[in-house]
Amino acid sequence: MVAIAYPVYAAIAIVSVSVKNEKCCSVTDLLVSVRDDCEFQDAIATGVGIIDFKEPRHGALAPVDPTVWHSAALRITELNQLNRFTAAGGDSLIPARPRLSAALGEAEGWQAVASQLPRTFDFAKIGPSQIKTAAAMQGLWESASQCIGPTTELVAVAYADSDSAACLPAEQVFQLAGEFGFRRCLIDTFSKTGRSSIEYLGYERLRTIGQIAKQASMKWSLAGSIRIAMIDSLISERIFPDCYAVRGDVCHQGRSGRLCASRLKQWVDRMALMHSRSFGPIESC
Ligand SMILES: O=C[C@H](O)COP(=O)(O)O
Repeated sequence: MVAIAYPVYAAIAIVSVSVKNEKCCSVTDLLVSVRDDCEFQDAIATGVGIIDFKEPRHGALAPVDPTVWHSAALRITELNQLNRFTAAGGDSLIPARPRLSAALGEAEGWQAVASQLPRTFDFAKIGPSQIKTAAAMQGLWESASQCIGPTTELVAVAYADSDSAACLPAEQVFQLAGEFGFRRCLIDTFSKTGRSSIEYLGYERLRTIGQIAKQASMKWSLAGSIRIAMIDSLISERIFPDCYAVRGDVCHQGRSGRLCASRLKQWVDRMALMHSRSFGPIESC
């Protein structure tokens, strides 16, 4: 993808890149989970790249009411029109169109809402709790892919606290997702006690998970009580997710509270800093 967008730059980078930063010259995305239209508008205004809809009070991947999806889809259609206007020389203050993601629930229950997901949504995800075999995991993915249709990409989910979720360990889910042909896989926590995915898995397992994703050409996202201060440790441990996915760290009073504009901005700025370092002068890579 980089080679298409930045052909000359990428060619130089291939010979210049050092082992110092395996993410050099690639972009780290930021996903923020929101629960309603008000939080959605705040996330758009702050420049979040992927906005994910879920109801944090009802579980790790609980869906919001489908009316919230429909309202977001309308707003995105408007933004698309306004962005076309900007491209034609109009108002440059119009925010960029974020990508939309929806949590559909767990392996038990997602069918109740999935068919109502607007086609405008880029991603959908389903929690694998209570899925104890590879065959059951693949069965879930097959039926979900058929249900959500071709315009929305299903993202595989692994739980760092797989014992609490009574599901397969994260490494196995990543391996299976790669074999199934997924392009993206996310790690999250099921129990939402405040203990992070890093604390559940440790750096060694996270590195292995990153390698499984890389071998399968999958992008991987790290969620599960991730705090901004953890990014530096992950980098020094040579763990480079393609996307950070957060909720609790951008809220007042935990993930069930309201989004906090200043925390959101800190995360957006942190990602922009990583991006500028990745795409800065070659010597800095
Ligand atoms: O998809 C990402 C999750 O919403 C992360 O939530 P959390 O940061 O509160 O664990």
